[in-house]
Amino acid sequence: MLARGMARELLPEELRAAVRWGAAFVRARLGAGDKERHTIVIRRQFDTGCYSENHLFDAARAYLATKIDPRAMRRLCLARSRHKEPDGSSSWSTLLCMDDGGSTTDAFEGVEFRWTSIETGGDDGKKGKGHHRTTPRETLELSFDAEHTDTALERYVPFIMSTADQLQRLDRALKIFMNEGRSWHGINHHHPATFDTLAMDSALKRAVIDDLDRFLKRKEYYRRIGKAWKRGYLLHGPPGTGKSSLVAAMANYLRFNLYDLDLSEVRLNSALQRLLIAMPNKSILVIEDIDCCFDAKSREDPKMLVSADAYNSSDSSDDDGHTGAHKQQNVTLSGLLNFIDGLWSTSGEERIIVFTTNYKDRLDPALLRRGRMDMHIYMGFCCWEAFKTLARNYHLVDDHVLFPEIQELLAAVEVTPAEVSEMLLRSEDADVALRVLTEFLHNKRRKARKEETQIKNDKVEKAM
Ligand SMILES: Nc1ncnc2c1ncn2[C@@H]1O[C@H](COP(=O)(O)OP(=O)(O)OP(=O)(O)O)[C@@H](O)[C@H]1O
Repeated sequence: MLARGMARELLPEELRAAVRWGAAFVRARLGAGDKERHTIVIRRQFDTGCYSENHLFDAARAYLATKIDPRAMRRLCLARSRHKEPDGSSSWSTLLCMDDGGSTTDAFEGVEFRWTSIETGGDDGKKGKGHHRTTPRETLELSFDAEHTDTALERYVPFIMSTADQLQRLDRALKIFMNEGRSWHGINHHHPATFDTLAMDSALKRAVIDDLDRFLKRKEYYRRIGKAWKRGYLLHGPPGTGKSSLVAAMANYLRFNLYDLDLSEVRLNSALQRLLIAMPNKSILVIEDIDCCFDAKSREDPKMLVSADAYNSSDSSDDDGHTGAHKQQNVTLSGLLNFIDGLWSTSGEERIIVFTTNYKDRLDPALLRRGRMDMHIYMGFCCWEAFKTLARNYHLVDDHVLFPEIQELLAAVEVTPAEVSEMLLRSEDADVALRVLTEFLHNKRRKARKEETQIKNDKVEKAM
């Protein structure tokens, strides 16, 4: 009682809570021996059948690499591997894993899981005639209190699979694919744009990020309501306001590959269908300048619009379109939208489609109809907030004596973030670059005023 009283007096609450937790932990460990334990054995390979390569083993090992504390382990395995990309570049990855006999503990939903790495069999060093070299059987053992078997099988193992999947996506280089003929050709995508570097209204930026996050979490929701797990974004605004940069930022944020569809390369619906079907899950389809992709004729003539039935019945068509009436149909906006709504509902999931345009007012109403594109995002001229992002990106400056003048000028002239970026890049010296920008903005304002006066004079002349 005396010791307790003194502890209450002398020790802060945080420390007392830590002592309480430690005591509970020791009690739980001492009592653990009484409880029945279950073990899941995850072998690296099975001798035969479709499980000869066990992906769960790779997933668990990749997951555990993020959990292992190298300082707490006496023995560790370290592996480094080089991946060659189709474009000739290569990337390295490092794997940290437990050696034979190593073990570690992980907590999930308040349950403690113990992982142990075990190797059995294998070559014991004997060499000689007739001796076949055998590789050891690698196994990961997952043990836990029997009462948590459901948690282990129904939630922990799927969690490990999805975490490993995410890690793999983070690890691999992103790609951008372009359509050439009937297929996609990819190269590595190194666009540096991220949401941090993107100059745009911060509330809008937050709304886009939240929308993407919500989309990723809604697999079950989309399944329940019977809708394809896809999301459409229409990016509109003048040239040089960051529409392509936003697409790149989305790809980098989600770690999804980009599929940049050039519709002028696709003549027939059957070819379009083939390309769309070939797109894997977790990818972004981009169609730039969608207002330029379809001619007015196809919009006006309802007979040219392709229905979902038309493409469903064109399964057997060849891409050259030599036979069959509907095979001759050119790609139309309606056809494209039908494909996206129809095909993507039945094949694949977790896909994003982005249309960009400089002229939203020229778009076909079919595209603007409610429910077509889930989010319309306006990328506008460079506002003060956007400028501050660019100044920080390019020169790491948050404040400068020229800032008030620049703020006033930005409120008076229409200048794109691309133009501002170009001025900021003119010099590595922030003072020089900001002076160049200020001069550029003054010139723009002078020009705009001159044009205004000219228009006024023209009107007066016409009226006389
Ligand atoms: N909002 C922005 N944030 C950051 N950088 C931008 C932004 N807008 C433009 N830039 C800069 O200008 C360059 C061109 O911009 P981008 O291609 O993204 O514009 P765009 O709206 O897609 O233009 P276009 O309609 O002509 O395709 C980018 O590479 C980037 O350096």
